[in-house]
Formats: sequence, C-alpha cells, structure tokens
Amino acid sequence: MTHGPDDLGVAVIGTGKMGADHVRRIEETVSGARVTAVVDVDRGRAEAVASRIDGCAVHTDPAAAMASPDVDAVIVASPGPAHEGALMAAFAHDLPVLCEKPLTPDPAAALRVVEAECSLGRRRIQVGFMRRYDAEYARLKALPDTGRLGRPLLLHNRHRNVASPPGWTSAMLIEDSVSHEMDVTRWLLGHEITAVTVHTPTPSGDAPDGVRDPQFVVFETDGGAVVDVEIFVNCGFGYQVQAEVVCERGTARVGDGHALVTQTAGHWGGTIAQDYLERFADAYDREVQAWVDATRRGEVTGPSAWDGYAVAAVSAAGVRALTEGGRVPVELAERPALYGT
Ligand SMILES: NC(=O)C1=CN([C@@H]2O[C@H](COP(=O)(O)OP(=O)(O)OC[C@H]3O[C@@H](n4cnc5c(N)ncnc54)[C@H](O)[C@@H]3O)[C@@H](O)[C@H]2O)C=CC1
Ligand SMILES: O=C1[C@@H](O)[C@H](O)[C@@H](O)[C@H](O)[C@H]1O
Repeated sequence: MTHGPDDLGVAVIGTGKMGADHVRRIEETVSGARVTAVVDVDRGRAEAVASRIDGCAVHTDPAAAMASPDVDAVIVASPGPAHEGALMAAFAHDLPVLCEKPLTPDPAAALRVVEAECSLGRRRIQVGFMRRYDAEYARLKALPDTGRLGRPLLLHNRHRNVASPPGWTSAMLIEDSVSHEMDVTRWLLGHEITAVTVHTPTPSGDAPDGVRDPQFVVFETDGGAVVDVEIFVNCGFGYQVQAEVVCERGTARVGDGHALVTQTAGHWGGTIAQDYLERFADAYDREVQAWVDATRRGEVTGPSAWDGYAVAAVSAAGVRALTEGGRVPVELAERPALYGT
C-alpha cells in the first residue's frame, strides 16, 4: 500500500499476535493510514516489527508514543489488564483509539473508562468486536429488518478453537472467548443480557489440567430471548464460529464454512480454518479500514466503550455463574446519554 501525506499516523501498542497482524494490515491492506510507532514492554519484539517499516519509532511506554507529533491515532493490542492505562493516556493526548477486546477485563475498570470518555463529551473509542464486520454476520444482522422471519426467539452459538494458549483458565473461556457472543447477542438482537447460567460437562481429556472445557453458557435477555453458547477451546480440529437465529417464522444460520466443497474418491468435504486470523481476516480488514476512514472524517463509529463495558458486566456475571453455580443476574450501570438509547 503506498502512503500519502494525509495518511493517519497510527501507534500500535502491543506487538504480539494481534498487534503484529494489525501492523501488517495497515501497511499492506488498509488505505489512508501508516504505522508511525510501535510500543511493547518487550522492546525486542517491537523492534522486530518496526524493522519492516520505514520511519517507524519504537517505544516501551505507550504515553511516550502518544506524545509524538507523528501519532494521530492509536490501536491498543496489549493484554486486557493493560488497556485501561493505555486508554486513559489516549484520552490525555486526545487521540482516537481502536481498542482490542476486552475494553478492560473487569466492569469497574470499564466503567471508569466510560466515565472518562463521557467527561470528554465525545466518543474516542471503538472496541475491536470484529464479528460486526464479518460478511456473514452482517447478513444475519440485516435479516430481521426484512420482517420475513419475524421476531428472534432463540440464538444458538458454537465457538470452537483448536487449542487454548498456555496459562488459559476456565474463566478465560468466558472472558476472552464468549465475550464475542456477548457482543453478538447485544448487537444482533438489540437486547441487553440480563442473566447468565454456565453448565460444565466433564472436561475433555484434551483440556489442560483443571480447565473446564467445554462449557455451555446460557444468556437471558431483556427482550425475552434465550441464547446458548457452546465454547470449546481445545476441540483439536479447527476454528469454528457458528450462529443460528431461530425466529417466529424461520431460522437463519452462519458459519457453516461451505465456501469450498471438494468431492474425490469416495470422499466429500472441505477445509476448516485453524484460527481467528484466518476465519476473520476479512472482518479485521473491514474493521480497521472503517476505523481509519471514520477517524479521518473526525468521527468515531463501531462498537463503543459502552458496548465494551456491557460485555465486561456480562463476563463478570458469567464468571460468577461458572464458579458459584446457578443463574447470576447481570448488574449494569445506567447508560450515559453519550451512547444513545
Ligand atoms: N479480536 C480478536 O479476535 C482477538 C483479540 N485479541 C485481543 O488482542 C489483545 C492482544 O492479544 P494477543 O495479541 O493475542 O496477545 P499477545 O500476548 O500475543 O501480545 C500481547 C503483546 O503486548 C505486550 N504487552 C504486554 N503488556 C504491555 C503493556 N503494558 N504495554 C505495551 N505492550 C504490552 C506483550 O509483550 C506482547 O507482545 C488482547 O486484548 C486480546 O484479547 C486476541 C486474539 C483475537
Ligand atoms: O478473541 C479471541 C481470542 O482472544 C479468544 O481466545 C478466542 O477464543 C476467540 O475465538 C478469538 O476471537
């Protein structure tokens, strides 16, 4: 991608799996932006990423990068617990941010971010719930508008990963993985999630010691829908994300992965993506392009800090349901006017 003088200068904070992929995306795929700084507490990792980009500065402190005149906007791709500090620094430098999910891991920190953004009086944050930019999910979102299927009653989700990273815990299945279905539920149905129940079968023999994998998570919504999520992060065979909405007069499903079907010598079948960077490549591209375009227009669009807070609140209820059992109501603060109704 060639760069122009009006390109948005982006600092990418965290140059691990997601951050490095966003750097590559901005440099190779997205128009109207270039990476002017990378930040990582692991300086060597940031240097390796920066070495492929002309004029890209390297920092270990997010605030130092944000103070540079070459930085107009920020992508936060450090681990969740580091997000609050980076977001507050971005507010202090009045910079727009694309923040990877989760906004913050816990609702108290997320609410502090929401309150800080409200005190600025305008939105600065887009949260990286990229499924909203996936072509299949976008079709699902458009369906109820046709009125053909009627009111959504149930939403079934399956979310499978090949293997969990080292150090994964039972709670992380809810906080890191099911958080996507929390956002999808709120966005697709336009309902708030009011209560969470988690069922745990005997763990798979392939789950790390002590990790409850898979889990079956149930949401109730204020619009009267019931939503279930199978989360299985050591399924071994592929990365699968599926959703089926059951409405009054029909159903609609995405994620069957029928893009290519082969038939040969007594066999029929296709391939299964192996991770999110493959399955959601187009969605990440559209997400980052939409963020760059909106930022250059002086706007903030997409999932908001409020959406990030709401998901953190549902995650907290989910983790309580997992550890204490039973049905746990979601405690949600009053929605500030900044985020509409
Ligand atoms: N939207 C999606 O589908 C996905 C989103 N994510 C999210 O992206 C974020 C990053 O995840 P990964 O890239 O998988 O993690 P990672 O562990 O591969 O990379 C994180 C990087 O951040 C650096 N880091 C740690 N603390 C830092 C700090 N205070 N300031 C700057 N850098 C710091 C680490 O040294 C590391 O290089 C997380 O919020 C995660 O939930 C991750 C996977 C998929
Ligand atoms: O966000 C993500 C990861 O953090 C999480 O660990 C995976 O389960 C999800 O599929 C992926 O989209």
